[in-house]
Amino acid sequence: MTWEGTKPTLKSILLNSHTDVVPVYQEHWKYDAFSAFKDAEGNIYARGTQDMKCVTIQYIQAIRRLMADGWKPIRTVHLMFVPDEEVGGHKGMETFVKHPEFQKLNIGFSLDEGLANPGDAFTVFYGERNPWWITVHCPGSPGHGSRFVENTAAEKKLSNFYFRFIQEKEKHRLNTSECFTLGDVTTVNMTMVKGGVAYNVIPAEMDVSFDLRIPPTVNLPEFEAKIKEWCTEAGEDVTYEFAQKHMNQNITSTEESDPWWSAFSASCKAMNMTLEKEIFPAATDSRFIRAVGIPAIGFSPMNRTPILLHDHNEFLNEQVFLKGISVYEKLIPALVSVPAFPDEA
Ligand SMILES: CSCC[C@H](NC(C)=O)C(=O)O
Ligand SMILES: [Zn+2]
Ligand SMILES: [Zn+2]
Repeated sequence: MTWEGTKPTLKSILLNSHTDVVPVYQEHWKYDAFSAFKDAEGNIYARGTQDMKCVTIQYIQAIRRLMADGWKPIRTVHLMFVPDEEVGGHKGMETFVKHPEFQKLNIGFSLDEGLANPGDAFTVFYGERNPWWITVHCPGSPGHGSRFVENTAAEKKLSNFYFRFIQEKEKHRLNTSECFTLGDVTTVNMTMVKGGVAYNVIPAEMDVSFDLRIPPTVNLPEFEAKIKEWCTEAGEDVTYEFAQKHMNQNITSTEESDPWWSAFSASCKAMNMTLEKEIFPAATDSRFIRAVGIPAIGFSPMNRTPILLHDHNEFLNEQVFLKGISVYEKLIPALVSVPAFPDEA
């Protein structure tokens, strides 16, 4: 959806949101996860309340109010509703940013989802860790489960590799002077193991999959070289493949001299909002937007709210939700009023 500005040749503002949600384990929910039940405290329970139906609706409602007031934007505003964010964005934003239709939108600055903040402050994300999803194939000698078999897939290869990977976890660096939040450190989790058919049959191959999240400060080619080395160490025939390999490490400027950030932060300051700047610990569609050189801020106006995205009993309080509409009602005009840059004249 496009709301054309009075100066449509200037770079536009993108308000992005994804339409998909993750599945639920209904048996762990207090209420029907798709009924949007509101309890006596005004907490609205439903999958997507935080991630990210709230933001989608807040964008739309804020624009409705601005239109009803007769206000006109200088820069054009685009609302984008994209699919597949939760499964990697390959057929969603990753594809769309390469499309001429995207380039024609002439976007100068983008907003997309962030995370709730349990305290009084609001968190804003200016970059993201790189998601790497890797499956390692470990072939080995098969045989009867009762025998001494050398070089089995699980024992030598998979376990060797697993320990190498797990060593990269950086929990010890979290909350130190150099690393303040999860977004600043590397995490590694083994998330899938496949192989084997019976207790007494040694499998000829086992696969192990890892979810790695790597902060933008890490040298990615060097990191991959290490993975290659661990594979070789585990056995000549041990190979790996990526299901997700984001290589771009662009971050968005949060210098006060940056016109977009200055408009964003000044508007929040005027609303007495305290901002906490962080690297997003997981991945959003903003990574594809930053990768094509467009500044993007991840921001969901949810303070005093536990982080419950993808969790059981995801909820958002109606007061926080309604306040978020007013936040965008100020934020959108501030961003579309960023004066023309010299190259836009
Ligand atoms: C790597 S693509 C999947 C995207 C998903 N995003 C979130 C916010 O959970 C994730 O980080 O796992
Ligand atoms: Zn999301
Ligand atoms: Zn999500």
